[in-house]
Amino acid sequence: TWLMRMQSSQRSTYRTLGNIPGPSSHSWLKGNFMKFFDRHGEIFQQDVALNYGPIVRLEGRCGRKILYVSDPKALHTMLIKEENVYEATDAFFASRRLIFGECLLATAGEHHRRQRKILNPVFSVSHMRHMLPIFYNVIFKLREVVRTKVEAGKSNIDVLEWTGRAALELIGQGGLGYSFDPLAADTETRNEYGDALKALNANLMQVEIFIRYADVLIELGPRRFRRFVTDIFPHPHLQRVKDVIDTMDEKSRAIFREKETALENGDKAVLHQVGEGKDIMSVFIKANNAASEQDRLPENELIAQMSLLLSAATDTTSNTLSRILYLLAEHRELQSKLREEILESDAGSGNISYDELNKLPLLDAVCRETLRRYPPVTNLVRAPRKDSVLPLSEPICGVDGTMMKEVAIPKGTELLIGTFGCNVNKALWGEDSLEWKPERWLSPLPRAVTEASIPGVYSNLMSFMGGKRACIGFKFSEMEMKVVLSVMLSNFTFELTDKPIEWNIGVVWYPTIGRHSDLPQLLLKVGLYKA
Ligand code: HEM
Repeated sequence: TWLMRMQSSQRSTYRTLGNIPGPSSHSWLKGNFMKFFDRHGEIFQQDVALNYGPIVRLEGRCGRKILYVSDPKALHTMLIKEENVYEATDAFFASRRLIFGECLLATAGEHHRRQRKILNPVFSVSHMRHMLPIFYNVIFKLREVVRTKVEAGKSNIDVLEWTGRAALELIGQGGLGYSFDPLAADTETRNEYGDALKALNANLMQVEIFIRYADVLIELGPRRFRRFVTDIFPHPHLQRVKDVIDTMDEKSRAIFREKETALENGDKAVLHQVGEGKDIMSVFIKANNAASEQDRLPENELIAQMSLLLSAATDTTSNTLSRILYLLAEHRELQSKLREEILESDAGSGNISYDELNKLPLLDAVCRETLRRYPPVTNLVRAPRKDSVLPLSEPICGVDGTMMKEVAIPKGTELLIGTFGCNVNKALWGEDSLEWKPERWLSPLPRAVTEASIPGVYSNLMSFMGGKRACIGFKFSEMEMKVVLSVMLSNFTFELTDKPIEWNIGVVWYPTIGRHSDLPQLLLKVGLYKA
């Protein structure tokens, strides 16, 4: 009877999940959830986010239910109140361990807390203030690269290529104290390492099937056997991902050795290095050496954090910057207004403090609004470690007409964090929530937004997530966007070309020319700005 009672309670929980509204599925076997992960899944993701309410049922394989959650109260429960229950899935942890090593994205609980504790101070505002001049120096070089191209009569420029080079060089110099790219005006080199990181973003979505079972695959035989099987497996995307991981690991190890030697040789050697010892990795290695025995991280974890930082800091910010420049090319009047604000404050020449730069109202509004309307990361998954209940801000109406104030979630149910759904929720942001309107940030936000307890770490938005696993680099990213926009808009103008731009879903959204190209790229017509 005990078993029967348990089975009947499970059946009733699954009935509840089935009662949650969602888009229809034509195949019990395949379900409809892979549409969410499809490169061209924008319309499906919008449909899910907007048309079924704040919690939506998707169909997984063989009738498994997957929920998309954008209700602020439910998200608050998942990310803050019961953060230890709603963890990433085992498959996610295993895949990140395979890709980067024992980094922040691969650890949980106390282990994760210890890693964050050592890393947090180097992402603080006071550390950002130190790094501002390093950022300006890099972007001034970049300005000359772009100027040389434009003066040579090349007006259609791949903006993603140089926002990518900027992001890599900034996390290189500001993050690791290492220069990847001399950013010399006469070099046309695509950076091999930058290209590898971009390839990781696009190709990871194509190996989603392996990632879903990574926790099982990682247990199959000894490491050498798994490597052998991977080497001969005829899957081009898997091979590309493997090559990128190898490159990343090699490079991170080499940089780490260099850094460590410099630190062993004393502060003078470090001061002559790129980043002058203010970079994240130098501070991090020093903090780690000074930490108590039990808080100290082993060497392989430091190297894993380097690989993660390089990957987490590049496509995210560079693709967001490209999106901003694309939107400014569409909204030319706003581009002029923003340029005026920047020129008036002298932010383009670097004569500005971190705090003043941060406070420029239109610049800030453009960054926030772009992150709100176009969150660059929309595929985030959690699963409760035990049977749980998600409370909702407002009751929802089930498929059979019953009202639900909360939803029982069986252990292990896959939950997609509704970043986009929460950011464009009409009940919070108003009927125009889908419009890109930086002006909305120039007056107080709607009370519905400020009172909803949205758990996002940044500005009532879910774009950098919330809770203990929120993005550690959001201030770094914000500063990067503001420095790049200030320098570039005071020197150049941006217009659309006649090439159609398509935005694709990857681990981070990315642009291509047309629907079918595999090359992440954003062509804009760039001209010299003359006052
Ligand atoms: C527009 C830019 C960015 C966006 C939208 C973004 C977004 C995110 C999101 C959504 C997460 C949570 C991922 C998950 O739980 O699976 C995350 C985590 C993370 N981000 Fe960012 N990020 C950005 C820029 C950066 C930068 C510039 C850095 C480093 C300098 C960075 C470093 C990290 C790290 C290390 C984590 C893992 C944190 C942890 O698990 O404790 N990110 N980011």
